[in-house]
Amino acid sequence: MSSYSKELEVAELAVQRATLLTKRVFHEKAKGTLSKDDKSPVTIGDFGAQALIIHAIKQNFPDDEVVGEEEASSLRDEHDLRDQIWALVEETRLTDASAEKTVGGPILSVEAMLDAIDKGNSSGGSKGRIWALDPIDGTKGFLRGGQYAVCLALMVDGDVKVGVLGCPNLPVDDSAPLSTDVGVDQTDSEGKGVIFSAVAGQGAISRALGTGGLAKSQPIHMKPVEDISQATFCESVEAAHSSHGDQFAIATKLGITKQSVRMDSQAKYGSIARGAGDIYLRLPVRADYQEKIWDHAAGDLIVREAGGQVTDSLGKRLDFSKGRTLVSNKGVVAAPAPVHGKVLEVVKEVLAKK
Ligand SMILES: Nc1ncnc2c1ncn2[C@@H]1O[C@H](COP(=O)(O)OS(=O)(=O)O)[C@@H](OP(=O)(O)O)[C@H]1O
Ligand SMILES: [Mg+2]
Ligand SMILES: [Mg+2]
Ligand SMILES: [Mg+2]
Repeated sequence: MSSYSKELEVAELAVQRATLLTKRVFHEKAKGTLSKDDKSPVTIGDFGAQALIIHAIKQNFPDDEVVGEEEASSLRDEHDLRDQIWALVEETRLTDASAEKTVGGPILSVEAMLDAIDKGNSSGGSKGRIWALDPIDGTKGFLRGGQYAVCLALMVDGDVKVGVLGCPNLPVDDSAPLSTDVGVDQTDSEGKGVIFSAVAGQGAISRALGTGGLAKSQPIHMKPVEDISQATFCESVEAAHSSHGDQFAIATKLGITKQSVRMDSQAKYGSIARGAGDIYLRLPVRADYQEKIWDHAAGDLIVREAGGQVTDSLGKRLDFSKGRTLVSNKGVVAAPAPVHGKVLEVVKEVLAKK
């Protein structure tokens, strides 16, 4: 029986180093932003973080595959952008030498950096060891100075075994209240930043982000919900990513009068897993959008290991074994296990009325 301790250590340190890279970009006004074919933004931070994480995975587990969000084709003839990414990648080291060695040390050339980015091209699936990587989740949040997360998960035969989220703009303190004001009290400052992680069957933990080697961790748990009407629910900032209207109707039907907490990225999964919020609702806006596995794999495991349940709006567990997307998934309903059934019942009632 494997305990995945090596995988967890490599993943946490790789996420730590990549998160530190993104923080350098976060402080800059111009973030080297490109628009992708689907019109969504990508920055030099996304590319740099993907390069560093895939480098760390391949140095430690050369046969593992990676499903990464980004690819390098647009950079091969954009020399200016490529050079900006290279400068970032070269500068970002963990301050602890042995931790830096664990993540494979520096990338040795620009070509090696571009190749690393392109190794995120696995088609995913139900066989073998495959990592799901979102180098910056919530890129729009990253650009507006709000929440974002560096997300990495290991799947074995389609099942998530290890999940890590680097959230540089969340408080270290698991009991700190969530801000309901997007952008306020969320931006990067000294003393902020947390890493959440989980291994299947071993619970979930959090620790301060730090700068070189892993800080002391503590277990995290979802908060017991005695009265659902008092629950705090989290949702996306972008109305195009989930249905604020359906989510409002569901919350209202549950008796919740408190305003939702809107935050970008898988910081939502991390926040409910540590009991800073209670419920995460992500109801689809468009029937034709397929959720990406890298947007959910780490958060799904962390919430379940903290005592939560995660399904879609039909009550099905998220299925990471179908390829790069969740194929037939219908949104996300994440809540503490004892109240998940009640929440799902109301989700179904509200959606049936549409
Ligand atoms: N139409 C649509 N529906 C659902 N989801 C979509 C959609 N378009 C994009 N995305 C993905 O949403 C990712 C960010 O999700 P968030 O929960 O952070 O959304 S939000 O930014 O707070 O609104 C975002 O991840 P990143 O690209 O890594 O930022 C996208 O993968
Ligand atoms: Mg994106
Ligand atoms: Mg994402
Ligand atoms: Mg992303």
